[in-house]
Amino acid sequence: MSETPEQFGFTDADLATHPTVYAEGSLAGQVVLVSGGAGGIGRATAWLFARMGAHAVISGRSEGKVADVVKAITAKGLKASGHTVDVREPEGVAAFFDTVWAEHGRLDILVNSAGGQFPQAAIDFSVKGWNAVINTNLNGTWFMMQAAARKWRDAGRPGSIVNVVVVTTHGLYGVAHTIAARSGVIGLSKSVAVEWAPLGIRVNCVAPGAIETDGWKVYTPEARAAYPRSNPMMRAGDAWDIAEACVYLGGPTGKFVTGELLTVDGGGQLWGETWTTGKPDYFKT
Ligand SMILES: CCCCCCCCC/C=C/C(=O)SCCNC(=O)CCNC(=O)[C@H](O)C(C)(C)COP(=O)(O)OP(=O)(O)OC[C@H]1O[C@@H](n2cnc3c(N)ncnc32)[C@H](O)[C@@H]1OP(=O)(O)O
Ligand SMILES: NC(=O)C1=CN([C@@H]2O[C@H](COP(=O)(O)OP(=O)(O)OC[C@H]3O[C@@H](n4cnc5c(N)ncnc54)[C@H](OP(=O)(O)O)[C@@H]3O)[C@@H](O)[C@H]2O)C=CC1
Repeated sequence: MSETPEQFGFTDADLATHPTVYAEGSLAGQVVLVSGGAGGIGRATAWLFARMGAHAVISGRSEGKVADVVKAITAKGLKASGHTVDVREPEGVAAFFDTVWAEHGRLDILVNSAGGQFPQAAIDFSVKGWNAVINTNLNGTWFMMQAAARKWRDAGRPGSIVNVVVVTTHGLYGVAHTIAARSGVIGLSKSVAVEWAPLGIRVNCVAPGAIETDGWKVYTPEARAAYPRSNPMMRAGDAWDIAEACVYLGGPTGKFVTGELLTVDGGGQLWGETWTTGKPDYFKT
């Protein structure tokens, strides 16, 4: 893993060879869609699925970032393709699923890793800022989930959804908007896990703790420096930890798991605290 001011977490070269417990080629013939697939967690997840033999459909807002990942994966002889889709646009999302089904005739797994937020004291949130985070993380994830489920229902085929959220069981201070949005996604996932069971659709969530990715750039160096000490393992996790969790829940290993939330945070929900905006003097002893 490398860390420079420009790059946090894994490079594509790392992801091409990082060891995994999963069998390479074991998902041959399957199609997996990873939103945010050019970001840190989504990219690792797309690489892992591709190495397992699936075709990874990668989406994101930045055409260049998506194209770079697709190029790196396909250069290794693995299957991947890319699309530019803003998850906040329901018509664009629906059209995207039409395209995926037209191109592949199937979709097996959807991983929603598109998301993000900015650190700010909640009392200072603007309406626009609040809406940006809710639209991206709650509405966007929902548009993707619903579009996927409609296609599976219409095709009479089973499917599996994994939503990447955040740990909401205790405060993650300075990002209250995202806690609100992700709590919504977790509740929504549990509800539709039951509603969509008759359709053969499983729905699960993965809650990462501090995972070193480029997403960390939005936080100050001081806030970032504290993340590795926010859990009893006293270190950050990596995107591969989350990728393997997504594969476990999304793939055949998770075939009897639905409506579940898998927390991958080094025990951070039991010990430790995360201040994304710096710890106020009030709480320092
Ligand atoms: C417990 C376990 C331990 C866990 C320990 C975990 C520690 C880390 C916690 C989580 C880490 C991660 O998730 S890291 C990985 C996620 N990646 C990111 O978060 C990347 C950055 N975030 C984003 O890009 C977000 O998706 C988001 C901000 C919503 C993007 O939305 P948009 O594209 O619409 O963005 P913009 O147009 O730039 O901004 C829209 C408005 O949002 C507001 N806004 C945006 N940035 C702002 C900022 N820095 N400060 C104030 N306000 C801001 C403004 O009102 C903007 O409008 P104007 O005023 O008109 O400009
Ligand atoms: N890293 C961490 O410590 C943690 C991360 N998470 C969550 O995990 C998920 C993945 O994070 P991570 O990989 O670290 O972050 P990144 O910022 O590296 O990746 C997030 C990706 O989401 C995409 N994205 C954001 N908004 C939209 C949108 N409206 N439409 C489509 N794509 C969008 C971005 O693509 P583009 O740049 O092209 O817009 C980006 O590539 C996020 O939801 C994040 O909040 C949760 C807890 C901790």
